[in-house]
Amino acid sequence: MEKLMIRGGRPLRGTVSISGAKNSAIALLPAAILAESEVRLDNLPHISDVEIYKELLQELGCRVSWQEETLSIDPTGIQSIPMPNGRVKLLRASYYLMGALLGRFGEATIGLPGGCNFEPRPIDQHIKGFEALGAIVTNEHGAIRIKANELRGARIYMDVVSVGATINIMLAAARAKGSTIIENAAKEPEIIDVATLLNAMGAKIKGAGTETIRIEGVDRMHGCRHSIIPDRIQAGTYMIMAAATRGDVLIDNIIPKHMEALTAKLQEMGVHVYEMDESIRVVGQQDYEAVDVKALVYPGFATDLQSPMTSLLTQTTGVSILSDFVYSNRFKHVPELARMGAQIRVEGRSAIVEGGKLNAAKVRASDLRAGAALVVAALTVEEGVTEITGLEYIDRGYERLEEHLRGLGADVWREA
Ligand SMILES: CC(=O)N[C@H]1[C@@H](OP(=O)(O)OP(=O)(O)OC[C@H]2O[C@@H](n3ccc(=O)[nH]c3=O)[C@H](O)[C@@H]2O)O[C@H](CO)[C@@H](O)[C@@H]1O
Ligand SMILES: C=C(OP(=O)(O)O)C(=O)O
Repeated sequence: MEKLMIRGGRPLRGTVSISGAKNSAIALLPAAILAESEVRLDNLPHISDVEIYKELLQELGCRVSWQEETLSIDPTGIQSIPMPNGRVKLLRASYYLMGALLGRFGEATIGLPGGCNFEPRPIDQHIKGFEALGAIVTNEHGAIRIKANELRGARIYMDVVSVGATINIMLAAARAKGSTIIENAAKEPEIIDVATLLNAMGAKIKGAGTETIRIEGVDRMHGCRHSIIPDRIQAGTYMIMAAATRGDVLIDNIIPKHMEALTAKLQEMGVHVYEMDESIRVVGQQDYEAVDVKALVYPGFATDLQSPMTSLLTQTTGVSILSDFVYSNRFKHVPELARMGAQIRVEGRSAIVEGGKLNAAKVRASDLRAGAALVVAALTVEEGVTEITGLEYIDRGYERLEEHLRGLGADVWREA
């Protein structure tokens, strides 16, 4: 079992360049299925989720090739092959194959998605959307079968603001007959990125990034070239690491506007944060104020940064309350942080975090951001080596993590 070994206590210093966004990449790859010629995606992150998606597209008959950060997808040989089992279960975002195959072929059979299972993650809103577009959806032994004789545009009001359901409905509706209106849509930057790609492929989508998205279905879509937006969660994790280690780090190749909720919270704690056009400099301080954090849908504080933020809040001199209004039980990192000496109590959808020093321990990542939280915590520990297992989760979302951390002066290595 691979372990990440971290001897902490060193302030991170230097520059880190952020890759393309995981949550965009794994929606843009299946979106290419809707095109009838080659789609080229630039700035793609080298992470395991992208590798798995590449293999899924190959299983469906796409020709896929990597050249550094550019992935070319030629969907001319694609078929809607049923995928009830196998790699689809390794990924949360395999659910986008449902919308993309439905849009292209009018049918799809895809196993229920995997990914980070920090709590039950239903897909009822995705199914509600497909049904509204005229599809019949059935559950066949754990796989979702979706079939439509003809996809027709519809007005769909989302009961829950969902990133995945908003994107999935956009994918299916892009080639439906007539117009679709998604109300109460999610507004995350990744949704705008997907709409930008789809429009470059010939779709007619307006309003992405607002709560009302209008899609005029088109008959055919074509290839194009598109550059993926920077990963705001990866960027936020490095901002948090810089603050937690009292370091001085320039986080480069990002969109500072995407970081506003985190930037404001760090400043409230007493961290010095300087925004530039495409980068942010984070200068840590010795003393931090306790703060309360509420994870919400965008543009609120991202739930995906809630776990790493929990580790940072152990570095304050008071009691902070961190509540997650997106995932009420996303606290699997808390017992592991407790092994490192953290004083954290979970009450309902909140973690109550008391400031104090952490110590080295053997801990396990139970999901991607829980893993990021453990890395943040380990970097603050002044004596000894922290051993983190569960690296398959961390590798889902952080490109070249050890290399980046070593470049910033951290003492980090991987052991088999
Ligand atoms: C691949 C990807 O992009 N993953 C991100 C995406 O996940 P994902 O798209 O799966 O998350 P959603 O935005 O759909 O989930 C938001 C909330 O809605 C609920 N819900 C969702 C769908 C549904 O059909 N029914 C329902 O009740 C969920 O349980 C959750 O409480 O957005 C999350 C929220 O920002 C992030 O944590 C994930 O990193
Ligand atoms: C929960 C996450 O990812 P996924 O939805 O792909 O499991 C995440 O990126 O924090």
